[in-house]
Amino acid sequence: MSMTIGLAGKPNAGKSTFFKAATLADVEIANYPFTTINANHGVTYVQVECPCKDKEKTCGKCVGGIRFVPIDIIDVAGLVPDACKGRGLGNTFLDELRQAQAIIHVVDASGGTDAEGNPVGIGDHNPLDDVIFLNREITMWLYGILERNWLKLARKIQAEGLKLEVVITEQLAGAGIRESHVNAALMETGLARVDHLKWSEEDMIRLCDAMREISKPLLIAANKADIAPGENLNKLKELDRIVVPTSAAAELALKSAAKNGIIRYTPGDRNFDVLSEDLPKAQKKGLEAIQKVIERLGTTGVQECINRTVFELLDLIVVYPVEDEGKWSDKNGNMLPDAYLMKRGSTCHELAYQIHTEIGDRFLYAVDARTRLRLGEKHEMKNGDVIKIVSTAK
Ligand SMILES: Nc1nc2c(ncn2[C@@H]2O[C@H](COP(=O)(O)OP(=O)(O)OP(=O)(O)O)[C@@H](O)[C@H]2O)c(=O)[nH]1
Repeated sequence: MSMTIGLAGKPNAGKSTFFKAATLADVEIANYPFTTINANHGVTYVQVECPCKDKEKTCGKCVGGIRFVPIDIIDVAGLVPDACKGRGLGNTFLDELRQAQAIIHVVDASGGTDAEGNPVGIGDHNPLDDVIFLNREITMWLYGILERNWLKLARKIQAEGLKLEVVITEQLAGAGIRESHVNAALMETGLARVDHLKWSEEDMIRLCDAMREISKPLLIAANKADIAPGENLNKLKELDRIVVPTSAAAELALKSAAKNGIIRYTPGDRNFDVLSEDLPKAQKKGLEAIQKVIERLGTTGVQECINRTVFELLDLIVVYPVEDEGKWSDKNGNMLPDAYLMKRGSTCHELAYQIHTEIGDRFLYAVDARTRLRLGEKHEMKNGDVIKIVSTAK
């Protein structure tokens, strides 16, 4: 499954810094597919414990037992108020957003920038306003699409006996909304039980809000946490969603230093080792300041945002298809050659289809490479499973 995270946020919240930090590859993981596709499209990695830890031999694809699984990340163009009405960069923003399965909202938790990103005094702006604003913009974008032709569509559903959820899904397909999202939103809002011809504008906005929440789950990076007043961080943490304090600037500095061989640092670590002895004073001081920040925050938070988006928000698991269940390798002896991200609850048969349509069509059974047990097509895989698929495909 190809996975795309969209990074959203107002100007000056630190979105570009977060994006650069997330996509800057350290030399140690440079054998991975390269990271920057273009200015705002890149590859970042979720980190998992590599299954080769359970074998005598290391796979050569992980770094110290940590496997980096690539995912796409888009730095969604700057958002301005009323983007959904097509002002400023709004249309590009929404256009890019439709490609994302989840959103990391980079919020300036320091409160040092106003709604449009202009600098103000630290703590002068309430970051909760930015959270409400972004959600509202996305909801109103969906509403704008749904409301177009609605009267005509609503009558057509009635006259031709069409299914409500099918018509709504068709109308919103371009925004990445699927029928399951529509159905869930209809149930959640109670609108499934209300005649759609009687829906008010407010009902439709409520429906769009529910569809947004279901189809584009969102995590908050409470950025600039290094300088943010504690009160702001607390306010954000009280929200009913995942909030991770981050310092994108610290992560970028650490990753750059690691890339230049100055420090040894694995993203997400709680500390780093300085490798070079005679650093210029300013650099030494800078690194000491960063050390203090991560001591206070735990980590810089950037890697945590990515991992939690994938494993908590989207509830994905990682599975490793192999052809040799003894060596955990492909035909050429490459150990654990691939790592697939799949929805929790996915079956062996679905994995077969992910590998190749023909392997899916000609699936016979699977083998759990750890236990050597045979698994049927309906068997639901677990995170970290190493699976051999047996099929009659050539
Ligand atoms: N203190 C602190 N400053 C940060 C952090 N992240 C970013 N900044 C600073 O915030 C400013 C804005 O960062 P950008 O990454 O350019 O912000 P942006 O959201 O991409 O803004 P646009 O490119 O205008 O959309 C820069 O001066 C960064 O150095 C952080 O974690 N802590």
